[in-house]
Amino acid sequence: MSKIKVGIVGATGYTALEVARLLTAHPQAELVAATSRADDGRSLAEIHPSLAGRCDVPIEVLDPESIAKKCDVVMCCLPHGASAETVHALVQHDVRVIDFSADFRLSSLDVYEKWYDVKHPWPERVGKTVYGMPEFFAKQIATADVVANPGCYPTSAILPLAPLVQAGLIDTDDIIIDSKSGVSGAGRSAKVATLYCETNESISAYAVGSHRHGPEINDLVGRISGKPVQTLFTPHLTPMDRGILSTIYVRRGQHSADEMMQCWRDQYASSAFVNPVDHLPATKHVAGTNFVQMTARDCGDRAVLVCAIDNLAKGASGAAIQNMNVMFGLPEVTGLR
Ligand SMILES: NC(=O)C1=CN([C@@H]2O[C@H](COP(=O)(O)OP(=O)(O)OC[C@H]3O[C@@H](n4cnc5c(N)ncnc54)[C@H](OP(=O)(O)O)[C@@H]3O)[C@@H](O)[C@H]2O)C=CC1
Ligand SMILES: CC(=O)N[C@@H](CCC(=O)OP(=O)(O)O)C(=O)O
Repeated sequence: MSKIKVGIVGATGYTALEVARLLTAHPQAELVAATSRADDGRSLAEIHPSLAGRCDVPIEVLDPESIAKKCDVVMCCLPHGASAETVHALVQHDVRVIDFSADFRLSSLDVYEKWYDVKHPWPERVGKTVYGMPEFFAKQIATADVVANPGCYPTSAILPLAPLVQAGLIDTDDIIIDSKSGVSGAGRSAKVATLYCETNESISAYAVGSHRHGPEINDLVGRISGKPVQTLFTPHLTPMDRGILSTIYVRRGQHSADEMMQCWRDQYASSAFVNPVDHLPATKHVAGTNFVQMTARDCGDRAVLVCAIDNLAKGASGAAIQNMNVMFGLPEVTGLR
């Protein structure tokens, strides 16, 4: 089989770098094109020096038709709002797309437009695009033209919660998700909140009660389990480069953390990346990998679930490579172990 030809759009960002890094180790895929608004003659390795000697793809300005001709799949690493238009143009030129933004993740256009405060440029595709979590949607991903790659925080909440809700082991209306992210989760563009002096030696909550990943978590846990859920989600910025730790407080009724662990072991028995573990997971245990570690503990009438992922790997680019593998009929783990 010839190698899968991959293009990246939005090449100067962090998720783009992580895709390029992962592709250098992928035996059956190669990066053939990278586009950026920055038309300054630099190669990808000049933009991201850690790629020096490993990836000399030149940067070009995005022309959907020309990228589509060169590629079998395009990783669209753009911010929400800007992404949907590009995804639409690419699909019209018959290339498959993995969209890193939130533009096609939600079921409802109204919910999207309320939480993202933008008019959707391709509204008819909202609610009709597969969510890129192969643990639940591998069959649809395999034939998809567009895959909506999951959000980083939602990945760390949906994977532990959905099986427990589906199995009826926890209350659906009292779920508290307390998540901490490394600073790369905010992207590479300059913002005051992510300056060194703002983040170093400090941890802070943000978007309390108003983060757009709340509705994504509720939507997906509901879709997977078949039961509506209400969660309270609070994100925190922590002084790490990468990683997400989500601590989730649920009401367990008569059920125990041991039953929850068994539920996960059954659900993820054939999953290559999701690992229920006995220890308390830490972001360091999964850093730079596509693995997910989760555990559960009884605490009075609640259980506390702890889940660790790498925001740039299973939370973004690793998941995208996993999705690409599924789309092209390769084992999910190809290039990711
Ligand atoms: N960082 C993370 O951990 C995660 C990110 N995501 C999502 O992945 C996508 C990319 O994230 P990330 O790489 O971190 O973001 P970055 O900010 O690091 O990079 C995004 C890139 O998109 C391009 N871009 C920015 N604004 C616009 C615009 N208005 N129109 C067109 N292009 C634009 C720029 O590339 P250029 O200048 O080269 O054109 C920019 O470097 C986002 O949708 C993000 O929400 C999802 C999960 C986790
Ligand atoms: C630390 C930090 O700032 N994280 C980002 C989430 C990154 C992500 O996954 O966002 P998308 O849903 O847009 O893809 C945030 O809270 O906005």
